[in-house]
Amino acid sequence: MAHSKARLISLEEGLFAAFLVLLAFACLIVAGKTYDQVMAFHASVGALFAAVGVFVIFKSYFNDGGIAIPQEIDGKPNYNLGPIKFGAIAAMFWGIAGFTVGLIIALQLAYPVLNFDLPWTNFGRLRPLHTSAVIFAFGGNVLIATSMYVVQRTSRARMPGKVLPWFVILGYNAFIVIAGTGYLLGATQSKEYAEPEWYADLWLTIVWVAYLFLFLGTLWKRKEPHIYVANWFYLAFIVTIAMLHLVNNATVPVSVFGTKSYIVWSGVQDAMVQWWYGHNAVGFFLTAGFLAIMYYFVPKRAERPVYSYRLSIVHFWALIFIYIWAGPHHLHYTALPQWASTLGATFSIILWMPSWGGMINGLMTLSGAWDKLRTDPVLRMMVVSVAFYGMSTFEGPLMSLRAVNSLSHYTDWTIGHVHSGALGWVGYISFGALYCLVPWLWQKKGLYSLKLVNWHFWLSTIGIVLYITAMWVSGIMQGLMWRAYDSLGFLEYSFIETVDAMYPFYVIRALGGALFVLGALIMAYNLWMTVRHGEAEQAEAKAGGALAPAE
Ligand code: HEM
Ligand code: HEM
Ligand SMILES: [Cu+2]
Repeated sequence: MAHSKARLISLEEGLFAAFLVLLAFACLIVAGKTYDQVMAFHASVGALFAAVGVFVIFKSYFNDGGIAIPQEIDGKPNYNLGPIKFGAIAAMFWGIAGFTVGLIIALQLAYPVLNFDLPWTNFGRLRPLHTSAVIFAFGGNVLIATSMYVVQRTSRARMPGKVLPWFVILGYNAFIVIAGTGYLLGATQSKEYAEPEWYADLWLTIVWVAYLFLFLGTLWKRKEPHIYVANWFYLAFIVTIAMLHLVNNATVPVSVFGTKSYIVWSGVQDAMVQWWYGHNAVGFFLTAGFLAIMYYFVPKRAERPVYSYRLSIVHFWALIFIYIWAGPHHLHYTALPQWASTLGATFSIILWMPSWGGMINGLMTLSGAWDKLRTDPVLRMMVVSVAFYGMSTFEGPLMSLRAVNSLSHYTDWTIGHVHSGALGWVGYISFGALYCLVPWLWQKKGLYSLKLVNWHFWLSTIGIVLYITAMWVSGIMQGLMWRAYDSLGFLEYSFIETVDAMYPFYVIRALGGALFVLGALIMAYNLWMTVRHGEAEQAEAKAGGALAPAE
């Protein structure tokens, strides 16, 4: 390629480098002037990351001799896979970290001595570390990596930009490092699933807008006239998360030199904004994004078109219009007006329909390919995932009824519901996608071992079943014990008796969690062996084209 004309540094490279230089200086100033140790630490990390970013931009410019990257090679799109590979590895890494912290807090609930009486290791700090690690670090990397892959493939176009895709994936992971270390050091704005403080939120906003541009830019460049349905789900995920993030994190920092900030909302409005956010984080992060994965990876793996493309479109519009109203089901029996709580419950019940429509669409995609479940544990994992999706979206509407919620709220039943969605649906569809993606990205014929996938499947399935059944029993028991009265109208049990009664179930849940972690470790080994020792595939031999567009 020596004959190609060398280029000057591009506008994109120049702007990113300039931005990062300014950021590095701003971080240094904050690090120098702050009175807050956590801020000093985070500003230093920020300065370091920004400086490394500038270095990498220039290094890669000089390395490629300033030659522009071709958009196509031999008439085929030259897909950009590097950032996706990074995302896949990061997902596996954060997944194991997040599941392990989940196991630790599960053990802490059974054996409080494991809090070690240290601020950094107590349940209060490790719990948000767990939820953010599994949802945002593991789930987020899976979503960003798969979306970059799917949008390129179904558009038959390379992602725009050279720095931009790396900025998105690395910037997102930098956010995770800041968020996670912040929790351990005690920086939190105390909003569930939105704990990071104002500066981390601000950084995420920048990264997220870049992500939106990257995604839209790829669609803009597409060679395929049709926009495949998975991209619609990804887009809804990206746009809605941006909106939720901005409104729920509208805080005013006490000082730019400190971590602390105050939210502009107050009282019940704050609660409503928080659960509008929390519920739709479930709806658009844990659901819409992973449905996009379902709509690409299940047909791909089963080698069948989507059962009904029309249903997928109905599914999409119904889901996004209905989800957004159901948040008040998190605030039954509070200061929230009853009409709002009724509205939330009503929309939750209606939500059952699009949810099951989507589940049926996913499952029926296997029509004529059901036999593959016997031979392909990866497909089996994805199908079980869709079944768990069906189960948790059946349970959710039930729990949203005030009468049921009066029993389930504040109890382990909620935790069981969360993890049937989280482990069963989000976990399994992510595992399935990663098992597909890794051989594709590193151009291998297949996985190192399907037998190990089978082991992963069975160990973690037993783990999930132990987890959620233990929580159902413990949750309903807990709820019933709290509301039990004796004949004189006194409470039958003291609070500590209910805690004591939950002990065996906490041990069972921890056992289930341990099996889930073990499965993930087997998966990491399998993927590593696939990358290192898997049989190479002739380049572009499979390179599946776009999936079947409209019927
Ligand atoms: C090894 C696997 C896991 C174990 C052992 C585990 C354990 C736990 C424990 C002990 C809690 C705290 C429960 C309480 O406060 O009573 C929790 C909360 C939570 N976990 Fe996990 N977890 C695991 C995996 C996951 C995954 C994969 C996700 C999401 C994709 C997830 C999402 C959550 C969420 C959202 C909460 C907060 C629930 C709420 O506040 O209602 N967990 N987990
Ligand atoms: C039709 C679908 C669904 C409905 C109507 C629904 C409804 C509910 C309800 C009523 C609660 C309990 C609120 C409370 O008492 O505090 C809840 C909690 C929760 N659900 Fe769902 N759910 C659905 C699907 C899902 C799925 C698929 C997931 C996970 C992937 C999920 C994750 C969660 C989480 C994380 C919480 C706990 C929030 C918290 O208090 O921290 N839900 N859901
Ligand atoms: Cu909800």
